[in-house]
Amino acid sequence: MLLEVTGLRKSFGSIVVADALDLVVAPGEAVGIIGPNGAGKTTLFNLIAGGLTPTAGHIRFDGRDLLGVAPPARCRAGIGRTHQIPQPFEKLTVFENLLVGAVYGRQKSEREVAQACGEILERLGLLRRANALAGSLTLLERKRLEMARALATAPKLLLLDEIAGGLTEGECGELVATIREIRKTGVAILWIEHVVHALLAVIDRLVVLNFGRKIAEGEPKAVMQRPDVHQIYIGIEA
Ligand SMILES: Nc1ncnc2c1ncn2[C@@H]1O[C@H](COP(=O)(O)OP(=O)(O)OP(=O)(O)O)[C@@H](O)[C@H]1O
Repeated sequence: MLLEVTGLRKSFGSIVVADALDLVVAPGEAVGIIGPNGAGKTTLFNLIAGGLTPTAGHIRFDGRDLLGVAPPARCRAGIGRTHQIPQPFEKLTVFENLLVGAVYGRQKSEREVAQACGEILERLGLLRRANALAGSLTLLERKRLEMARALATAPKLLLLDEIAGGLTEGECGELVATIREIRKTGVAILWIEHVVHALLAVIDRLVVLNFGRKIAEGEPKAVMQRPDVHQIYIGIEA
């Protein structure tokens, strides 16, 4: 397994946001995560990427226990992530944003990573915006840049946090096509998303979180049809 999360627990005082969580992702696999607001989805990403330390449990990545491993080392080990609200360097160009990610994540010189950055921009449909300031991009372009920056670090696992939120139906379809292309390159994907139809177009397996616990897991369409999952999803787009 590429990622193995076992018995993960995180509490903030008396609030438990991850509870006895087990989760695996195989190399090249695409796994979706859904759950109501506050279910602990982003917290799980923060625990995997290293921004938060678990109260208990283990996270192994690519054969290595991540306990005590700082976020930069996790990035270099192959964990790339996007944030729910895109966080580019607004005053750098699109290309410069990628260079920062690539130099930082791959530990190589700008010259060595420049070609790879160009290729990623092309794959993500951003090449013609390469010299635009990141701060001038549309929402869809910012989401694309967020993914491109993560890919620039050469991840084995890409964590996508609500990348489809706020887009029009057409834009969402374009983004799904791009994520499918990324999959074909062999990168494993763990994707948190409220826009369930976008998720279902890409993933192999679906995990449902509620109050920090995993309440369902399996073949995506079968999981969505479970009455308990339906119950939780009343009021959330499905
Ligand atoms: N640093 C913190 N201190 C205290 N409570 C926190 C902290 N970080 C997150 N929480 C709480 O943990 C719970 C889970 O938050 P989290 O952001 O992981 O949920 P989520 O499932 O990603 O929700 P959403 O779909 O709204 O993004 C929430 O109740 C949140 O208020």
